[in-house]
Amino acid sequence: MDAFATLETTIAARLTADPASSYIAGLAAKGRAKIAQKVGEEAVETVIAAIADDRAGLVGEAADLLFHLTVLLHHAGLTLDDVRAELTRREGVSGLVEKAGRTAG
Ligand SMILES: N=c1c2ncn([C@@H]3O[C@H](COP(=O)(O)OP(=O)(O)OP(=O)(O)O)[C@@H](O)[C@H]3O)c2ncn1[C@@H]1O[C@H](COP(=O)(O)O)[C@@H](O)[C@H]1O
Repeated sequence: MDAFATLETTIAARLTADPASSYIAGLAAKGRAKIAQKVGEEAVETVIAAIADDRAGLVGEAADLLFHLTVLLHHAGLTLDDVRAELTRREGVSGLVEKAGRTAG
């Protein structure tokens, strides 16, 4: 199982766990707005690391961002598969646009 799959299994199990038992459970108990706020904070920290050309910092902040974003998706009843499906749909759309461009040209 890759790290994202393992993380999603953990998140699903912890969302409804005792808030005192884990970071995810504690965050989930604070509600969707608090999770969304954490996503915003981690996004800003990611941007700062990128602009500072701090490669190690960028990896760390990106991990924090993706972690909190995945918690937010699950709290909303969604998973990374929903995001994957949307990205795949867009690939299909841009493939069709490319094909139409070739046909027209
Ligand atoms: N990947 C992560 C992960 N990334 C970041 N974090 C936590 O996210 C928090 C972000 O740090 P901040 O300083 O911004 O936040 P804070 O001061 O702790 O919290 P706030 O008061 O700001 O809300 C830290 O407490 C980190 O420990 C994570 N916590 C958990 N995981 C994964 O989730 C699993 C389950 O964790 P628990 O829910 O704690 O069992 C772990 O084994 C990990 O695999």
